[in-house]
Amino acid sequence: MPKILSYVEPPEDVLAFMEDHAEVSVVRPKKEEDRFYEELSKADALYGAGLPIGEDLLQHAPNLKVISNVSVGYDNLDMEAISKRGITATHTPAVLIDTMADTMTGLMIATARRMPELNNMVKNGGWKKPLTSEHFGTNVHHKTLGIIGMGRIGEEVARRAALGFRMEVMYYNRRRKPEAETNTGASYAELEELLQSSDFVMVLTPLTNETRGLIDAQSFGSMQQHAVFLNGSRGKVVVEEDLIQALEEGEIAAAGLDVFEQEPVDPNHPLLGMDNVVALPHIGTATHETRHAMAMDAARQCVNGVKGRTPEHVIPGG
Ligand SMILES: NC(=O)C1=CN([C@@H]2O[C@H](COP(=O)(O)OP(=O)(O)OC[C@H]3O[C@@H](n4cnc5c(N)ncnc54)[C@H](OP(=O)(O)O)[C@@H]3O)[C@@H](O)[C@H]2O)C=CC1
Ligand SMILES: O=CC(=O)O
Repeated sequence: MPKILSYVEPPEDVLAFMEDHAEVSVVRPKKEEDRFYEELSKADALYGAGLPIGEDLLQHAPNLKVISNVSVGYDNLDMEAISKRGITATHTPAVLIDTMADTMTGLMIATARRMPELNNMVKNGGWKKPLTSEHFGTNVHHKTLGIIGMGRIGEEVARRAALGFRMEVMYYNRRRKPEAETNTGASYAELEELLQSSDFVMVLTPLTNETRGLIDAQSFGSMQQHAVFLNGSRGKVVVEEDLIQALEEGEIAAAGLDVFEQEPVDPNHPLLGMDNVVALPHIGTATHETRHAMAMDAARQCVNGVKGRTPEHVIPGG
């Protein structure tokens, strides 16, 4: 039987599915480091999410054939080291698109309408009279949304924004995507034009060497003072210090963040002390249905990989 090493706790039925096809050990590297490396030395496949995997780890895994990431993002994988060793890496791009698009649409509305802040006010006994303009938010409908990274998720956000909220949607990618324009009515813009024209700026690129620090002081300087900034990609796509400064100096109005440079974010982080920042704990895909679908999708690919079949979602270069 092939051996699968899982460094996360899979749902019971997903574990049972993998066990029908392989010997599976579930070992948390932080909790049981020695056992993890012992199992890794025998593993044909590695299953989980978020563990940084590069040459340091791979040199302990002489039999490894498959790395199955239970996420769409794969910035935890050193793809050069992985492909040099002829290992197949897979991810779960197809099953999470709608859930992530829902999260980002919700985050946009919650930030614009100050919902978490006002929820806290009500629960803390601060609602003593009808609200005045100091607590008002800003409209989402009919505004302009600029999406940086119009991929699978970006396109679904664009559809919700255009059809649901009748927003004008602009997008920036390295390459123009005519089918997305047809599907959603979005229009292509260069990055600078998008930053200058959008009421809401949403980042949905992957984290790569090219996108690391893509949104910096200059980007915030280009945005409008009433602009709301939203990040669902990875924290490191944004220079967090520059975001803090832009919020402190009123260069932009507010931010909604599902991702941070360091996760979990430090409770004393300056962004968390700001009323105009909505902070989520990386919950883009965190529904029961979608997390289960991701776990099963990754398990199927893992099993296909160890059985010598081509998995459905091989990461480019993997
Ligand atoms: N917060 C959360 O819980 C979640 C976060 N994510 C994040 O969202 C990301 C996007 O996912 P998904 O939509 O499936 O990915 P896709 O690959 O479908 O889309 C990514 C888009 O980003 C664009 N892009 C890539 N590099 C650049 C660049 N340098 N400048 C501008 N645009 C760029 C690509 O277009 P082009 O190649 O033409 O530039 C592409 O259209 C994931 O990689 C992950 O980091 C995903 C799921 C959940
Ligand atoms: O961040 C989550 C992912 O699937 O990527």
